[in-house]
Amino acid sequence: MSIPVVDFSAYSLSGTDVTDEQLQRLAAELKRAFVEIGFVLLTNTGITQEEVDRFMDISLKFFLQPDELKKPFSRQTFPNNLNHGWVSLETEKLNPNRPADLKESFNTSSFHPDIAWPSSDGLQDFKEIHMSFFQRCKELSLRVLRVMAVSLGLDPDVFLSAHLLIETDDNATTMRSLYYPPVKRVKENQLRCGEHSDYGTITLVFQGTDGLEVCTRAGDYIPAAYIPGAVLINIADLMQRWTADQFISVSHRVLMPPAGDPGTRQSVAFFLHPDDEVLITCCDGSNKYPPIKAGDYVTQKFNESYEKKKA
Ligand SMILES: O=C(O)CCC(=O)C(=O)O
Ligand SMILES: [Fe+2]
Repeated sequence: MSIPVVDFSAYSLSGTDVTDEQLQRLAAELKRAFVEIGFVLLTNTGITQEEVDRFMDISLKFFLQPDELKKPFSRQTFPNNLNHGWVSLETEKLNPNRPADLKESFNTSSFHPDIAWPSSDGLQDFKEIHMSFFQRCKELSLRVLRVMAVSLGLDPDVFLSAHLLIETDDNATTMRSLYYPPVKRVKENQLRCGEHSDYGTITLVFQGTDGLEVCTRAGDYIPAAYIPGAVLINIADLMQRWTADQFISVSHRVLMPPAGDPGTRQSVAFFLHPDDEVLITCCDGSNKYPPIKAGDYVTQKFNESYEKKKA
């Protein structure tokens, strides 16, 4: 079993109008992938490998600085958006039953004027590159939401209309740049990224190298191959609830290389979330899950993955 590859050129960000027939074909292909495995690899989306490389290059410059220079940009520093900012190594625990993940990250969740952005030597373009890559990911995500609604025979705007406040502090959508450093020492059972499912509607993932593994319905982890220029898209928890389990939000992880391995890894995850106040109710009327406010669900999940460190 492998992750299906779907050619998105008919609805690419750089394309012109999509025909109804093309939309229906894409809808059928995405539906099959999201029902069977919860992940798909999209090619020809309009987001180019050059754009991804430009983003990863400036991110790496930020991560390779000493911690002292990164601290002023830490997550929980900005009162208007507590999720925005830098997360240091071994802080987040995506699988609460393991030691904290051996990774650091930078969350872009807010464009509020009070946010301070890195701007020192070499990082002058950090804000602009982050803002423009965020926009590209947002545009692609919204197209995918439309195709998903069509695939379920719903109003094409049903999911889109719950994502009107992206970029504001009333919507949890976050673009996360990830850096996995060379592995020096490893704690027992520690991973680069522990087993977890994502929390929002869908996630876009751009890998810089192989490494991500995805759990199939049969319970085996299979590699999500790195295909330059392709975008990996997965269903997240709120979309599984919304679709009453038609689309599945599955566990994924990044394993730990052996201690002493000098290899590093970079990736970018764009976590799309509905507006905080949106009530997620099963779209088939089944009531399989009780309605939940999108913002409440994500707050509960953050509390689990950023549990207070013991003194
Ligand atoms: O590094 C990756 O490829 C994926 C990371 C991930 O799954 C996440 O941060 O939710
Ligand atoms: Fe994830």
